[in-house]
Amino acid sequence: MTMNMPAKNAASVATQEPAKTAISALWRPALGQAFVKLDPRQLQRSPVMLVVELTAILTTVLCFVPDTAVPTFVAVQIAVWLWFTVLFANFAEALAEGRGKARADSLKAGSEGLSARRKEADGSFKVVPATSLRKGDVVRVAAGEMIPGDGEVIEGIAAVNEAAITGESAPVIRESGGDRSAVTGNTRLVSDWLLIRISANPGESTLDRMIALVEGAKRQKTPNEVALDILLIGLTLIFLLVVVTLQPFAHFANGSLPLVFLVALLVTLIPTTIGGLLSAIGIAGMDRLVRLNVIAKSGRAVEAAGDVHVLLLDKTGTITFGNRRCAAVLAAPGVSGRDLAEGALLASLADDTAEGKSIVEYLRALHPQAEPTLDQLTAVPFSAETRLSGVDYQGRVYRKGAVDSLLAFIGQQRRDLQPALSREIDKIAQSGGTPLLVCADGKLLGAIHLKDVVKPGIRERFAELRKLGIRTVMVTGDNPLTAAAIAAEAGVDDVLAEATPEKKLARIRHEQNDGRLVAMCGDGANDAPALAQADVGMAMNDGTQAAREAANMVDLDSDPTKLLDVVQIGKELLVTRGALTTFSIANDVAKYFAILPALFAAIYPQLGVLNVMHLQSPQSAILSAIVFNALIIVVLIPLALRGVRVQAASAAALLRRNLLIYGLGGILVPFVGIKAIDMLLTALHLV
Ligand SMILES: Nc1ncnc2c1ncn2[C@@H]1O[C@H](COP(=O)(O)OP(=O)(O)OP(=O)(O)O)[C@@H](O)[C@H]1O
Ligand SMILES: [K+]
Ligand SMILES: [Mg+2]
Repeated sequence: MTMNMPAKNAASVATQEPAKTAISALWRPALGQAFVKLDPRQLQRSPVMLVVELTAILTTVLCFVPDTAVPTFVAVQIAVWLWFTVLFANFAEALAEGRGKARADSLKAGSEGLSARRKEADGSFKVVPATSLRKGDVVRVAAGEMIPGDGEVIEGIAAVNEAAITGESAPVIRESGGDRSAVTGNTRLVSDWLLIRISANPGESTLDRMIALVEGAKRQKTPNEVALDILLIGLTLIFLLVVVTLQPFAHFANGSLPLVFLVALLVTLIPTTIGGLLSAIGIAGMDRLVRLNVIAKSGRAVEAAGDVHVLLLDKTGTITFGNRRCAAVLAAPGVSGRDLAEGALLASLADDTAEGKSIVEYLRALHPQAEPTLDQLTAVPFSAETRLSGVDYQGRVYRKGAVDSLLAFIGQQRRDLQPALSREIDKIAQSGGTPLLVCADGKLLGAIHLKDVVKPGIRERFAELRKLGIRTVMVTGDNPLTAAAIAAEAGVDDVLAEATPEKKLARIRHEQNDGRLVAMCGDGANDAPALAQADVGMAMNDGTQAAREAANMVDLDSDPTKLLDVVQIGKELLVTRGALTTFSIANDVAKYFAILPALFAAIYPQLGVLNVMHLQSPQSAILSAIVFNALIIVVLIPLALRGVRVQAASAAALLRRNLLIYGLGGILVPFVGIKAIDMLLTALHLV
C-alpha cells in the first residue's frame, strides 16, 4: 500500500523561499499579466483604472475621427499613453502578486495526491484521498508519512518536520493533551505514529489560508480599502463634473476644446496614482507577512495590528518556553518523602498536561514505586477554571493544583499553612517558578516546584514596543508572586495574575471599551475566548487547535515577539497607503493648475499670466501631463511594494512628517515633471 508519498520531499518545497525570489525573475511574467489584466472583468476591482481604460478605448476610437484641432499623431500618442497608464497599474499588481504565486504554486504542488488512512465506523482503517477528509474524521499517520490535514493529536507522540509550511527544518514534538497538540496538514512525521482528529474541512486549512493569502488579487478588500475606494470614486465623479463643465466656458468665449483633450484631462485629474497602486500596496503588505511566516485570516487583522495600543501575552509558552517541568518536590512538615511521592504520583498519573507528565517522569526517576494501572483510577483532568487535577483511587481523593485553589478545595486558609511550607512556596514563586500543592483526602502532603524559563531577547522586544506606544500586559493563571517575578524578568508593563479565561476576556473587553485596540498572543485552549475577542489574536502554531481556530493570525514559528513585526507591517501598510493617497491627490490638484492655463491660453489670453510653466502649446501640455501621469505610477512601484519605512514615533508625528513629504512633494513634483516632459517632447518634435 502506498501511503501519501514521502518521496514528495517536504524540504524541497520549503527551499522555494519567497524571499529569495528576485524581482528580476518576476517582472517578465508580470509584463504578460499586465495585458491579461486589461480584461474589464478583472479591472472592475479598481474603479479608477476602469475609467482610464474606458477613456483609452474612447481616445483610440477618436484617433480615427479626424479633428482639425488635434493632429492625428498627437491623438495617437495620447491614446498610447492612456493604455500605458492602465498597463503600468496592472504591472504593479502583477509584480506584487508574483512572489506569492510562486509560493502558492509550490504549496499546492506539495499537497497534490496526498492520501490518508481514515478510521471507519467499525474501527478499521481505509485509505482515502486527503481532499475527502472532513472535520471530525480520525486518521492515523506513521513515520515518513505526510499529515493529511490540520488537526488535534488524540493519541501518540511523534516528531514532526514542518518545513513545508514553516521553512524550519528542525523537527518539533507533537503529542496528545496539553498545549502542544495541534498539527498542520502537509507536514511530515519523522518518527513514531499519531492518531489525529481532523479539524478543518477542505478549503479551510492552514495551507488553504496561506495559498489564499499569497494569491493576491483574489483576496477580499479590507474595510479600509473599501472606504478608500469610495473616496476615489467620489473624486473621479467630481473631476468628471469639472471636465464636463469646461466646454461651456470655452464656448462662452467662442472657443472649443477638442474631445480628446477633455478625455485626457479627466485622466490626469482623477486619482490614478493611488487608484493604480492600491491593490499592489495591499498585496505587498500581505506578502511581507507571509515571508515573516505569519498567516493572517484577514487583511483587516493586519491593519488593526498597525493601530494596536495594548498587547496581552499569556505567560506560559508565550513569554516563557512553556515546558513547565517538575524540578523538585518538598514534603510538608510531618509528612514522609515517601507519602508525598506516592500522593504526587497518583495525582499526576492520569494528568496528560505537560506539567503532569513531567511530574510522573521526575518521580519515576527519583522515587520508583508500584503504580496502579489507569483503569483502576478515576481521572479528574486539569482545567483552567478549577486549577486542580488528580484522581480518585480506592475511595481516596488525590489532588494537586495552584496553591489558593487547592487550599480552597480542602477548606483551608493560606494563614493556616505551616510556616515552613508557606516559606518554601514563596521561595518557588519568587524565583519565577510555579508552586503546586498536593493533598490526599484533605491532608496536605507538600509542594511541587514547576520550573520554566523566560525566552531570551523578549525584554528588548518589549522595550521596542514601548517606543511604538504599545503597552504590554502579561496575563497568567499563575499566582501573583510567580507572575511578578516573571513580569520583572521579561519587562512587561502590567500583570494580571490568577486569571481565569473569563478574567482574560473581561480584561480585553475593558481595554476595548476604553477605545483601545487590543492584540493578544496565546497558545492554550483556555486562551481561545480571549484570542477571539481581541482585535488582533495571534496563536502559536505549536499550541492547541482551539487557539489556532479562535485567533485571526497564526505564527508558524511560534514566536510571540513576532507580534512586534506584525505591528510594524500593519503600520507600514497604513502609512504607505496614506502617503501615496496624499501624494496622488496633491498631484492631481497641482496638475489642474499646471495644465489649465496652457489649455485655455488661446481662448482666454488673460490667463497667460497664470501660465507660469510656459508649456509649448495646449496639445503639448495635455500630452506631457498624460505621460507624467503614467510614468509616476512606474516611479512609485518600488515604494508601493517595499512600503514606507516607519520609525518608532507617535502617530501624530508620523502623520505630520508624511503630510509634509508626500503632500508638499505631491504638489511640487508635477510642475517639474510636466515641464521637463514638455521640453523633451518639443525637442523631439513629438508635439
Ligand atoms: N496539570 C496541572 N495540574 C494541576 N494544576 C495545574 C496544572 N497545570 C497548571 N496548574 C495550575 O493552574 C494554574 C493555571 O494554569 P494555566 O496553564 O491555566 O495557566 P494560564 O492561564 O494558561 O496562564 P499561563 O499559561 O500564562 O500560566 C497554574 O499556575 C498552576 O498553578
Ligand atoms: K491622475
Ligand atoms: Mg497557558
